[in-house]
Order: sequence, then structure tokens, then C-alpha cells
Amino acid sequence: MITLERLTKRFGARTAVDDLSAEITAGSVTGFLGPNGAGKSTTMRMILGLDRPTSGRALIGGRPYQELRYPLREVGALLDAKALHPGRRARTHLRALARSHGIPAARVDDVLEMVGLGGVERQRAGTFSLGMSQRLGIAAALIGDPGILLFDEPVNGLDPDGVLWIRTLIRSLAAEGRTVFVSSHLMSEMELMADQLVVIGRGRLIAHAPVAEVIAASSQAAVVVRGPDHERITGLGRHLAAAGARVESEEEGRLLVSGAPIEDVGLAAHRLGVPLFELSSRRASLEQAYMELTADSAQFTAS
Ligand SMILES: Nc1ncnc2c1ncn2[C@@H]1O[C@H](COP(=O)(O)OP(=O)(O)OP(=O)(O)O)[C@@H](O)[C@H]1O
Repeated sequence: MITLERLTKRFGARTAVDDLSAEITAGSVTGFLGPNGAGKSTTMRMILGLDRPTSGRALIGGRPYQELRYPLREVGALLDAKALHPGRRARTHLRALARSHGIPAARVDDVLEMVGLGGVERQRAGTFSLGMSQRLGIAAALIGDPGILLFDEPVNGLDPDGVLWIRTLIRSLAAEGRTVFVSSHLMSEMELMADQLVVIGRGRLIAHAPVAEVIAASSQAAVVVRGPDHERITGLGRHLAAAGARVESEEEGRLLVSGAPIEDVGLAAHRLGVPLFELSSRRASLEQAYMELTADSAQFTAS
């Protein structure tokens, strides 16, 4: 588990992370979302002891990073896949990491196989494609078999095969009971990958909830009602609106109802004797829900 307790980071006059509290639980993938400059990387850096909080704290399994004796055995991270020295060979890099953390050298070959770099371990990192660098970064994150993993934009710039591979890996790491915290700007990918979401804007917490809940809260989520009798459909709409639902009608005989469960809409139609051709749920996308949530906190917006 990762615990953020009133975590705050200021850079001079700029507050990058502002009083952020959240618990990122084990056994599931938690997506970390927010507009550019929202404070995601800074939060991850504080969790990993790379930036010192101005106030508050970030705990890994109940302890600050600095107190972990062999950090790589407790937490692995992929922050910047291209950060590795270009002259380093993949295997040499992983061997050095293993040695400094008391991890058996045999584990190096295991993780190279696991990420599909088994054949290129002697190649220098500078000759790696972005996808290979990403895989090497993931091998480094996994080398200590840690229970907690952080991935900052892991699918950035990857081809569809690479994206599918990372998604499957991340899901399986969580299924093994690990805590997985992943940032991404790709909403469609997050929708497939994450169980919960932490959404921040201007350093502050906007939402912390299961993905399904965040999507259901979007105003784009609606119940679609359609029937042959326009007047009776309109009457049903009035009835639902009087009961507190939001009702729109873009074409005759068809309603979009939000703020009322589909069961209530169906029962109301039945009670009022309104014949229906369609009663269905229109699901919002995570992208729509996210855009609504963060509309007020995007740092850079076109006018
Ligand atoms: N070392 C630093 N010195 C000064 N300001 C910084 C530093 N690091 C980050 N910031 C500022 O803190 C804010 C949060 O940045 P951060 O990189 O954490 O956001 P982010 O959510 O990761 O953004 P992105 O999605 O663009 O990667 C930004 O306004 C950024 O300019």
C-alpha cells in the first residue's frame, strides 16, 4: 500500500502538490490522472524519495522511502525510460542494480526474459528503441520482486503490441496482489488498465474512486428511452423531471435521462402505461468524465 498524508510540495511560489491525501491499495491498478503540470510526477518522485515534501508525507508499506533498507525489494518504478546512460549494456545495468541491493545475479536473466529482452541483453542502451528502453526500465523496476510498483506514462510512444504487452503485465502484477500506481494521459488505455483512479488538478485531489464510479458520475451517462407514442414519451419525461431527473429530448419519441437509475425509468414507464421500443444505458467514456472533472484545473487551455 502507498499512503499519501497531506502531501505538499512547493517550488518557490509554485505549489506543485497541495495537501494530497490518498491510500493506494494492494491487489489493484490505481490510475493517476491529471492535466499537464497537475503534480503527478512530483507526487511519484516524493513517494520514491527523489523529492522532499514541503510538508506531509508519502509512505510505502507504512514507512517513508528513506527508511527502506533495500528499496528495490519493496518498490519498483519506471519514471523516465530514456534516463539510462547510453553506453550501458542492459545486462550490466541490471547486474549493478542487483548487486547493490543484495539480489541474486540469476534474477537478472529472469527479468530480462520476463520483459522480452532475452536476446539483446548485450546491446548498449543507447541503441535501444523507445519500446526496448521501456522494457528495460520495467525490468529494473521488477528486479527486486517488489510488492509496490509505480509507472509514469508507461505506454508513451509505444506501438500497439507494446501497449498491449504493458497493459497485460500491469494487470497481472496487480492480480498477484501488488500495489500498482500508473500515470497516463491516454484515457482509453486507463479505462482498460485501471481499477481505481486518483485524479488531481493543480496539485489537489479531485477524485479518488473506482473507474466505474467516475464514469457513472459523468453527465454524459444517461438512460435512453424510445417509444412509438411521442406524447406519452413526453409525458414520461415530465414525470421523471418532476422526480428530479435531468431529461433531454433531441428527437421526437426519444429521451435521454440522467440522474435516475434505469430501473426507476422502466418502472415509471410501466406505471404510466407508456409503450417502449428501447430502454438502454448510455455509458460515458472515461475521457468525457475526466474532461468534466478537470475542466476547471487544466493549466493550459485553448480559448
Ligand atoms: N524541479 C522543479 N522546479 C520548479 N518547478 C517544478 C519542478 N518540478 C516540477 N515543477 C512544477 O510543478 C508543477 C507540477 O509538475 P509535474 O511535473 O509534477 O506535473 P505532471 O502532472 O507530472 O505534469 P505532466 O502531465 O505534464 O507530466 C508544474 O507546474 C511544474 O512546472
